[in-house]
Amino acid sequence: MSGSAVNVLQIGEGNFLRGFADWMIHSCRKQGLFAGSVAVTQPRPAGKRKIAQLAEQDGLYTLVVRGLENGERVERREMIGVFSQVFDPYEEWERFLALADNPDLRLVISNTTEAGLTYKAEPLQEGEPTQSFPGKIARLLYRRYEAFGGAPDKGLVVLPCELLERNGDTLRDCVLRYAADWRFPEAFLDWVRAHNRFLNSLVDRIVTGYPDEAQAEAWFAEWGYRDDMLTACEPYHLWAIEAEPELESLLPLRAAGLNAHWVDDLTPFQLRKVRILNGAHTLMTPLGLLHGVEHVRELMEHREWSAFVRRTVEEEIIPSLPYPEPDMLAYAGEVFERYLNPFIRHRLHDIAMNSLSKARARLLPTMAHYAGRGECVPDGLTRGFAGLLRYYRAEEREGRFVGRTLSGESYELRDDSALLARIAHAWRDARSPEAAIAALLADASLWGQDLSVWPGFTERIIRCWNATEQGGNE
Ligand SMILES: NC(=O)c1ccc[n+]([C@@H]2O[C@H](COP(=O)([O-])OP(=O)(O)OC[C@H]3O[C@@H](n4cnc5c(N)ncnc54)[C@H](O)[C@@H]3O)[C@@H](O)[C@H]2O)c1
Ligand SMILES: O=P(O)(O)OC[C@@H](O)[C@@H](O)[C@H](O)[C@H](O)CO
Repeated sequence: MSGSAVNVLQIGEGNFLRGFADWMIHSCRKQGLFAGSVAVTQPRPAGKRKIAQLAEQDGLYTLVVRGLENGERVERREMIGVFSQVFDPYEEWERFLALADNPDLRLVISNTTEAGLTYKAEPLQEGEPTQSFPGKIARLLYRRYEAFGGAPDKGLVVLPCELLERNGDTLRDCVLRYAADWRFPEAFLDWVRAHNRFLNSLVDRIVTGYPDEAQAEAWFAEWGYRDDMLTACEPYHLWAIEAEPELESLLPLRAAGLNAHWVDDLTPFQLRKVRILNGAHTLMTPLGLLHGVEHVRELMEHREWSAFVRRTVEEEIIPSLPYPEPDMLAYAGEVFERYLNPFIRHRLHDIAMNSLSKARARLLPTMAHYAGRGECVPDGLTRGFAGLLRYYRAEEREGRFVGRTLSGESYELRDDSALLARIAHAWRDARSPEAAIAALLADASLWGQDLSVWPGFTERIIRCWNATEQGGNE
């Protein structure tokens, strides 16, 4: 483990943080720009296995950065050694809270997916771990407030990486809500608001995690060691943080030559990335999987699918954005190149996880842009959404939800089980596919709104559905 003093707490043991934020801290350290180290814990009991594996490896892991950089092929292997403490907060709760007593602690970073950055009421139990991620931050901050008597200079800078709009504001609101539920003193809430920062930020890097077995084995043979925490990612990276550039003194990202931006307004970075890059992923994934395509690159090399994705982005998603079209087209061009990166294999199966909430955040706002003006949702988005509904047509089997591709192969859906159950029941109870589709589109608990009121949408979705079932286009 790193011997440096802890000044960063990381909530999240996942691939993304290891391929992004930890790599950035490593890059700063390598250049002598950052002293200190990271204490890492998992946000939910399920992360226990990876935390144990990381601890077993002394907090070290290999990152392989592969792809094209300025047209040149690069493949860089780095041993990342930023962790000085790796532990399970459910087993060592007091150790977790005690991090708050460390005066050098300055920064908290997190990635717990959109599902983790939410408020779910839970009781405060002294001596027992809090389950939720924001609840853990509330307790950590309360301990710090008490340890330092509410000193203004002991507040923390919290930098969540979850892909939610205004992630910092969301986290602060959840923390304050837990603090109020648990009747922490009003002075503490004032201290949280006045002396702690919850920064909104937008992250961008395709981190594909552990590579396929054949590639991993080839590397292990070449390197002469194995690494179960091996992570692969693309060279491209961008971190836009809504804060003043003076925070470089805390995290010298730009000084280290990283593609980081301290910005006044995050919205343009957020919208273009989530609507174009993530939106196109969510659009292509169900259709690709239903047709037996496994990877993003494979799909983008396919004549018909590639044309479908490009056309939908260029002619439907980009015109809905309030930014100059040439800038957005240039960004989309970069995104397509990243999708085609010949050196990483981005599994559609991985992107498919939680596609219901992803569609809500990444695709529906574009569709709603058209519907809100009384126009039909354009063809590409409609076809993609019909594909999503078809992909989620599942049967419940012993608590699992199983769907079938167009060629009849089965797959398991990974999403919120209550929502999956609603969908499975709608299919079971409906008299016909048309009735099931109409019921699902009208179900606001799935989409946050009733989509059946959009002009002509239900009929057009049914047409696309039938065309998909017959293996053709609408
Ligand atoms: N992988 C990428 O290319 C990439 C790029 C940009 C952003 N992201 C963000 O990362 C997330 C996926 O993370 P990853 O790629 O590291 O995957 P991962 O599966 O390796 O890690 C997911 C992390 O989230 C935690 N988590 C999952 N569900 C949770 C829940 N319900 N409550 C609390 N914690 C939970 C896990 O314990 C783990 O720490 C995405 O949702 C997105 O927000 C990923
Ligand atoms: O990471 P997810 O599962 O939320 O979304 C899947 C991809 O869209 C995503 O990982 C992108 O590759 C990433 O957001 C690029 O920065």
